[in-house]
Amino acid sequence: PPKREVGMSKASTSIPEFHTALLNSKRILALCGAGLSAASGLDTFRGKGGMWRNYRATSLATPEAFENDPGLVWLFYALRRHQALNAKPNMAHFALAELARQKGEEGFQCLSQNVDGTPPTLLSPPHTNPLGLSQRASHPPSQLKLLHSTLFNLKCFNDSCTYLDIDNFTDPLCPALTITPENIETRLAPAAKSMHNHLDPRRPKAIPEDELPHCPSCETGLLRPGVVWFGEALPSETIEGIDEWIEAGESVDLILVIGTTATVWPASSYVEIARRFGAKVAVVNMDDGELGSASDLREGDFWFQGDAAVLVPQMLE
Ligand SMILES: CC(C)NC(=O)[C@H](Cc1c[nH]c2ccccc12)NC(=O)[C@H](CCCC/N=C(/NCCC(=O)O)S[C@H]1O[C@H](COP(=O)(O)OP(=O)(O)OC[C@H]2O[C@@H](n3cnc4c(N)ncnc43)[C@H](O)[C@@H]2O)[C@@H](O)[C@H]1O)NC(=O)OCc1ccccc1
Ligand SMILES: [Zn+2]
Repeated sequence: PPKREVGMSKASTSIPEFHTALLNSKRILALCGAGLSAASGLDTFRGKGGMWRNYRATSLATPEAFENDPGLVWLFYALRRHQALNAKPNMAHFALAELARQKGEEGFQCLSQNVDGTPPTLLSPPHTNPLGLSQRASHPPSQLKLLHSTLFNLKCFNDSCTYLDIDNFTDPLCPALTITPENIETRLAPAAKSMHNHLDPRRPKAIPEDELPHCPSCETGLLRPGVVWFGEALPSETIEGIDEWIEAGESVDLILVIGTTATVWPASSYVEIARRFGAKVAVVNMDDGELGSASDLREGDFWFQGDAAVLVPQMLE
């Protein structure tokens, strides 16, 4: 069977060989990125047309950016909430949910970097509660670790205030955050494009603060998206849960690295951690450009180039 030169590695590209490895794997991890939801119509970050291309997101996804222009940051996240709420799960999400059910809590954990709640689950229509993509098909929540939390949690920007609003799917959150082409074209795009001076306090604010959602608890603080911004710690209970699962089993047999450039830390460190616990690495990605911590593939590893929504179901069937 064909061997693929990936970073001096001898990774297999054979699905039948992967099926054998999957059958022999008792403990499996998946590390997922934006590419998993690309087929659901959600922009990736760095890919073609990726968010990072239009909006220097690493400078929108920071407490400093929110401090400086909360309206601009809120427009960016309101747009992504709107898109995620209107997105449909794809076949890769269903396949991962099925693997989770088959392997059970001890056998499979999905580590998602996506804040739109992917991998999805399927709730039988006409279920109207638009839970995140991941929660829409009984993907056992105990087997889903949202490393960077979710767009659908809101919290208070006041450090001293512990207000937290879980699973808030209201869209729009307030009139000023109504996602319309005009609102994006007139307020978000221009400001986000000229990011070179976005921290310049003289630059006009995208939205007056009194039009933004405020904290119902302390009443002074602005509400902010409950996602993990750059420079912020990942949710400790989530990280502890993953480390306990990894240590509890002495070994990890396989890690699926799906649709990610694996360049954001500490999320990307799980590839190396899984390797240390004996795991084979199976990478699924549309292109072999930037594979970050998953780029040094070796004998026994797997590389599948293409759309996750097509390849993951084939790999897990
Ligand atoms: C840029 C990077 C180098 N910087 C970091 O990693 C930083 C700094 C840092 C920390 N440690 C380090 C060590 C070394 C270097 C840097 C650091 N990390 C942090 O700041 C972290 C927090 C990082 C989390 C940031 N938040 C996100 N998201 C939420 C917000 C939001 O989303 O707005 S990160 C965000 O970007 C990342 C994007 O990556 P991907 O999902 O992989 O998306 P991308 O577009 O890049 O790639 C898509 C891939 O899919 C492929 N694809 C496309 N279509 C398809 C398709 N159809 N099928 C298959 N594949 C496909 C493409 O080819 C491509 O390969 C994800 O993690 C995503 O969640 N916090 C922290 O360290 O805090 C400290 C601390 C510790 C304790 C106490 C206090 C503080
Ligand atoms: Zn508050």
